[in-house]
Amino acid sequence: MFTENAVKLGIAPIGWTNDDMPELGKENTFEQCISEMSLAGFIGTEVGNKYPRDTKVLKKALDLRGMEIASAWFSSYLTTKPFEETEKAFIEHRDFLLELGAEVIVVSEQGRSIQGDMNVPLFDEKPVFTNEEWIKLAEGLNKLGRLANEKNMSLVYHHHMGTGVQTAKEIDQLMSMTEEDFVSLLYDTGHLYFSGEDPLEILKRHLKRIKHVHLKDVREEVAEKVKDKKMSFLVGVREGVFTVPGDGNIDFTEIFICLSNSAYKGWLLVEAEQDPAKANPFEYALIARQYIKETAGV
Ligand SMILES: O=C1C[C@@H](O)[C@H](O)[C@@H](O)C1=O
Ligand SMILES: [Co+2]
Repeated sequence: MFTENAVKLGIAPIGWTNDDMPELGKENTFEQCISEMSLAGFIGTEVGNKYPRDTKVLKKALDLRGMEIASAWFSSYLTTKPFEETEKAFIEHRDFLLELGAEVIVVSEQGRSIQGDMNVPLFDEKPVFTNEEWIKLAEGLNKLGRLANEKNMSLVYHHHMGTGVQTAKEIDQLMSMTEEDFVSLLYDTGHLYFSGEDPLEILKRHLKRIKHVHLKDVREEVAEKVKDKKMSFLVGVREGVFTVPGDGNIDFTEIFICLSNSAYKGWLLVEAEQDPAKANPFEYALIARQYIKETAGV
C-alpha cells in the first residue's frame, strides 16, 4: 500500500516505562526497551525519561540496534507563562533533537492542562481556551515554528485529551489560526477516538498539515467507563483505555489507505501507553508490528 521509503516505522517507549506515571514500568531499563523495539521490527523511537541525555551516548546505543530518534515531546506554556520562558526551553529542546537527527518537534500546550492530574475528571474539566488564550497560543506557536524552520525542522502540534486542543473543533480552530509554514499537525488516532471524534474525518480534513503520526488504539469499553465514572486521564490509562493498533476498536484500514494515497512522508509511530505489568510491552510491540504489516503492507 505505501510506496517504498514513504514511511518509517517507530514505537514510543511509553509502553515500557510511562513518563507521565514513572512507577509504571520502573523495572524496565533503557537497553531492554530499545532492544525489544528493534527485535519487534521497528527502526525508530521517541525520547523517554530513561534515555541518556548525552546525545553521543544515546546515538551509540541506538546505532548498535539500527534505531534512530523520530522526535520528543515538548510541553509549551504559551497561554500561562511569558513567551520567553517557553522560547528558551524550546530552543534547547530543538537543538537536542537536531543533534539526534530528528526532523519534527512534538509540541503540546500544557497551560491549564488536566492530563497529569490523577483526580480530575477528564470529560468534565478539560480547559476551554478564551479568545485571549487562543491568540497567545497561535502567535506563540507561529514563533516557535519559525525557530524550528531555522534548522530545517518542523513543529508538529499534538492535540491531546485534557488540554485546550482536544476536540475536532479545537483542532480546526488551531489550524485556522496558525500559519501552515510554521505549524504542522501531529495526528494521534487514539486521542481523537477517545475524545469522540472520527479520526478518518480529521485525517482527510487536515492531511496537508500532518507531518507526524502516532498510532494508538482505544478499548471502547474502557473509554466509556472513564466517561461514566468520571475518571481522570491517568486513571484511564492505568485502566487500559489505550492499546496498540490491532488490539482495540479503531479500524486503521481506511486511515492507512488515506495516508498512503497522500504525499505523507514521515513516521508512523506506535504509541500505546498501558500498564506493562498487564500488557507485556514486547508482546504488544509484536502485535502492533504484525497488524501494520497486514493492514498497511509495510
Ligand atoms: O504523545 C504522547 C506523549 C505522552 O506523554 C502522552 O501523555 C500520550 O498520551 C501521548 O499521546
Ligand atoms: Co501521542
